[in-house]
Amino acid sequence: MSTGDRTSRHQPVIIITGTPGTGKSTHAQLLVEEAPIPLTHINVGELVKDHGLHEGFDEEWQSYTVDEDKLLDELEPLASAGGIILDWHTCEIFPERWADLVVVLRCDHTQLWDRLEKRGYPLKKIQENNQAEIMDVVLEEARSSYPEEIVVTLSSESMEDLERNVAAVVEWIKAWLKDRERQDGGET
Ligand SMILES: Nc1ncnc2c1ncn2[C@@H]1O[C@H](COP(=O)(O)OP(=O)(O)O)[C@@H](O)[C@H]1O
Repeated sequence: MSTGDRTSRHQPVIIITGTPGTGKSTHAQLLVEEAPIPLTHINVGELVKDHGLHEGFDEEWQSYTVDEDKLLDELEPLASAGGIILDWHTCEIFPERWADLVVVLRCDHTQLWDRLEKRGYPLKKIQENNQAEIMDVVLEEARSSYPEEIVVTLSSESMEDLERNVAAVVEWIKAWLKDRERQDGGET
């Protein structure tokens, strides 16, 4: 069994992904509050910035050029231990063995446009993200990177959506923990 293998963890790794502005951080924060076990919310964009896991700042796109090797080295021990939420607008860089659940958040593109405008993104960045949402870019990435049974798509357009989504993930965690307990019982 390799380090960080899905079956060696006693706490799950949940990836929350989606186009910027779809609500990843909002979901992750509420999930931390409502989960039945302590979860650490890792905002990967902030981690990259705060820990210097990048090759510099791209002025044109107003974003950091991520050093993927450094990022993966930083995250590996956390993913091996589990009990984390990885919150990022892309997910294909995370090894398949890390993921127990991949949540892809979706939002109507006109609503997304407003959210990104409020955030002060330059027009070019708003347009690019809007197109990405329309073209299912993040969803396709998740589908091609992970087994289909662990990828779920959830709409994030209202507070009701937020609450329902988080409640569903809380139930998923409870079921995952029970299943893991059963497997551990069976092993001894
Ligand atoms: N389900 C939702 N319903 C209404 N507003 C939301 C929802 N999810 C997120 N938002 C709002 O959209 C904005 C972007 O959310 P955020 O969680 O920062 O997105 P992300 O982490 O995907 O970039 C925030 O102002 C947040 O309050």
